[in-house]
Amino acid sequence: MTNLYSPVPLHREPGAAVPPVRIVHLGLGAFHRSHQAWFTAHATDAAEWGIAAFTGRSTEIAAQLTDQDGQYTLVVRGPEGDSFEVVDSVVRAIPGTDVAAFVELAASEPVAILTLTITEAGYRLGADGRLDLTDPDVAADVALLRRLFDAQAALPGFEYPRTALGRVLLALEQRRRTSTPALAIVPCDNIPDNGHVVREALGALATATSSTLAAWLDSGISVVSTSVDRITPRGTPEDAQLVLDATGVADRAPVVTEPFSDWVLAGDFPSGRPAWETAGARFVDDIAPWEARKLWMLNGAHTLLAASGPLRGHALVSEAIDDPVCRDLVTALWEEDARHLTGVEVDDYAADLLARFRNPRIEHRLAQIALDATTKMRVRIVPVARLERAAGRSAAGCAAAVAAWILAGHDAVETRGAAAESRTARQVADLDPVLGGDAAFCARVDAAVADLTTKALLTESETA
Ligand SMILES: NC(=O)c1ccc[n+]([C@@H]2O[C@H](COP(=O)([O-])OP(=O)(O)OC[C@H]3O[C@@H](n4cnc5c(N)ncnc54)[C@H](O)[C@@H]3O)[C@@H](O)[C@H]2O)c1
Ligand SMILES: O=P(O)(O)OC[C@@H](O)[C@@H](O)[C@H](O)[C@H](O)CO
Repeated sequence: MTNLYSPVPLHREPGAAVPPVRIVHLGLGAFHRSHQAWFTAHATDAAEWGIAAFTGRSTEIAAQLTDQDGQYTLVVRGPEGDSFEVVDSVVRAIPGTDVAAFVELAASEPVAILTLTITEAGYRLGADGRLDLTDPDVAADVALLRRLFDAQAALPGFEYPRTALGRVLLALEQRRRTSTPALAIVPCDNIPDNGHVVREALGALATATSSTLAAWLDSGISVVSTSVDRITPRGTPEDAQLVLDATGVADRAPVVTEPFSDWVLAGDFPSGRPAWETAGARFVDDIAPWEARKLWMLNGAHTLLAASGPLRGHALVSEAIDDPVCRDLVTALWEEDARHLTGVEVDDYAADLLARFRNPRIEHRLAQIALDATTKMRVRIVPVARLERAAGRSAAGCAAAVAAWILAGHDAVETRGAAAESRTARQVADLDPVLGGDAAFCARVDAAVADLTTKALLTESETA
C-alpha cells in the first residue's frame, strides 16, 4: 500500500515488552540482520533473547537503527516478488567505537552469546589460517593489552584495541575478573573451521598478553563452529523508498535478502541459547561436511563467477550464471567438489544453488564478491584441486577456476613463487606451492587460460 503523505515511523509500541540483552553481536552489517537476528526473532523463545549489536566503526547505521528502536524491515526478495517483515530482535545498536559499552555488555552476566560477522579479513589471519601476530594492528593490540593486563588496570583504559579480536579479549578479561559464567562465541563468517580458527586465534592473543587469561579460556568460553547461508547483497539507496512505497513505513535501514536461509552449528552453549532450531537452524556433531559443501560449492562458485563473469562482460551473479560459458565453469567445478563431499546431499543442493544464483531480482554484484580473491581461492578451490590430483584425475574444473583467477589479475607473480619454472607455474605457486609444482595441473591451467582468453575476446567483439 502506498502512503507517501503520512509515512509510519518504525518504533516499538509504547509499553511493549523488549527482550533483555542476552546476545552481543560484533559487525552490524546487512548479513547479521538477514541471518542471526532473523533466526533469533523467529525462535519460539524470542521474547527472552535481545541482541545488542555493535558496528565495526560506523556510527551511521547505529544511529539509524537506534532511531527505530533497533527495528528494521527485511525485504525477502524471491524471483516473483518481495515480501516485507519487521525484525525486532536487535534491541540496541551501538557504534563499534564505543568499546567501553562493548566490554560492559559483553562481560555482563545475562549475556550468554557473542556472535561475530566481522568479514574474513577482520580476523587478521595469516596465509596459514592462524592469527597474524606480525600484523601491525595485532602487534599494537598485543602491546596495549599486555600493559593493561600486567597493571591489572581498569578495563577498558583510555586506549582501545584496534582489532575485533583484541576487543573481544578485553571483554573476556573482564568476564574472568568478575567470574562471569562461560560465554559461547559464535563466528558467522565464511571461514573454514571458523570455531576452531577463532579459538586458536583468541588463544594466541591471550598467550601473547596474559598467561592467566590464556589458561582461563578453557573454562571461560566455548567457541561454536557454524556454516551460515543467506545471500544478502549490499543495500542500495532505493531500498528505503521501496519499503515506504510498499508498506507505508519510513525505514532508514532496511535489508534486502533472498528467501533461502540456512544455519548449521556445532558446539556447546554453556549459558544457554535461543531455540534457533525452531526457526530452522540445525545443530550437528560434525560441521565439516556441511561447511565444505557450502564453502566449496556456493562460495567457491561465487569466487569463480567473480573472476570469470567480468571477463565476459557481466556485473551481477544472475547475469554471469545465465551465460553458458560461466555456467559450464561452475558445473565443472561442482562435479569435482561433489566427489569429495560425503554425508551430505549434493545434487539437489546444486540445483537449488543454480536457482538461487539465477534469481534476477537479487542484485548481487560480482565486484563485491571479488575482494580478497587469493585468500578465498586457497580455501575454496585449492583443497579440491589437491584432492582431485591425489586421486589421479586432471582437476580440470579447478584448473579453469585458477585460470579465471589469473586472468582477473589476482596473482602476485612478481613477488612470490619465483623458484617455479614457467610463468603459469609461478602464478599457480603463488596460490599453492604444491599445485605450482604439479606440471600436469599447470598445463591444464595454461590450456584453460588460452580457452578463457578466446572466450573473453569473443565477448569483446560481440559487444563492440
Ligand atoms: N552478505 C552475505 O550474503 C553473507 C552470507 C554469509 C556470510 N557472510 C559473512 O558476513 C560477513 C559480513 O557480510 P555483510 O553482508 O554483513 O557485510 P557488510 O559490509 O554489510 O557488513 C560488514 C560488517 O562487518 C564490520 N566489520 C568489518 N571489518 C571489521 C573489523 N575489522 N572489526 C569489526 N567489525 C568489522 C563492518 O563494520 C560491518 O558492520 C561477510 O564478510 C561474510 O563473511 C555474508
Ligand atoms: O566475501 P565472500 O566471498 O566470503 O562472500 C561473498 C558472497 O559469496 C557471500 O556473501 C554469499 O552471498 C553468502 O556466503 C551466501 O550465504
